[in-house]
Amino acid sequence: MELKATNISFKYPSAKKYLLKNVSIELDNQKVVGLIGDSGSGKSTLCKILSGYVTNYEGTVTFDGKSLPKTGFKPVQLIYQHPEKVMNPKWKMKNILEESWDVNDDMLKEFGIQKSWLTRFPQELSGGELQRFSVLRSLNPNTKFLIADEMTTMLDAITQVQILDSVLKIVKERKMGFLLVSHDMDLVDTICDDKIYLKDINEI
Ligand SMILES: Nc1ncnc2c1ncn2[C@@H]1O[C@H](COP(=O)(O)OP(=O)(O)OP(=O)(O)O)[C@@H](O)[C@H]1O
Repeated sequence: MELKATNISFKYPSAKKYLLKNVSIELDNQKVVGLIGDSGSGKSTLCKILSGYVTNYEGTVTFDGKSLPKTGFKPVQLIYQHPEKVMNPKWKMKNILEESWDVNDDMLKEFGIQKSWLTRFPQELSGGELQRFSVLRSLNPNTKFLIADEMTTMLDAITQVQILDSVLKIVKERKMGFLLVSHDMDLVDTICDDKIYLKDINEI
C-alpha cells in the first residue's frame, strides 16, 4: 500500500508566501522512512496533509490509489507533536482512547499506561503520559499507515526508546507504513530504511 503525494503546494491563509511548493513523495508500507528538515520548513504541515487533517492544498494525496476519506476513520493516522492540542479537555482519558478503539490491558502495559490515568482529564497528565495515550490511540487495528511527528520529544531518553520499540514492533507485525519526523539524526539513521529531506522553500 502506497501513500503518495504529488505536486503538493500549500500556503497558510494568514501567510504571504507558500510554505510548500510542488512537493512529491512516495511512501510504501515496507519501509520506515525518516522525514527531516530545518525547523519551520513545513514537516508538520506536510504530515497533516498526508494524514488528511489539512485539506486546502494544491496537488493530490492518495493512499492505496484512492483519495483519503473525508469523513470517518482515517487509515493514515498522525501522532501529533503536541498531543494536548488535539485532546478534548472535557473528556477523560478512557473516553479519549475508546473513541479510537477498545484497547486491552496488554497494550496499556506495553505503552506503560497506568490504569489510574484512565479516569483523569488530559490536563491532569504530564506531557509524556499524554503522549503514550496519543501513540496508543493512533494504533487502531484499522490503521494502515502511521506518521509520527516528533512523537518522542516529550519523553525522557529511556522512555523514548521503549515507546519507539513498541511502535516499531507493531508497525512490523501489522505491516504498516511508518513515517517518522525527527530532528534526531542518530535516531533516524538507526531505525529508518530511507530518509527524506524537506528543503526550506526559502533556500530554493
Ligand atoms: N496554523 C498555522 N497558521 C499559520 N502559519 C502556520 C500555522 N502552522 C504552522 N505555521 C507556520 O508554518 C511554518 C512551518 O511550520 P511546521 O510546523 O509545518 O514546520 P516544521 O518543519 O514541522 O517545524 P519544527 O521542526 O520546528 O517542528 C512555520 O513558519 C509556522 O510558523
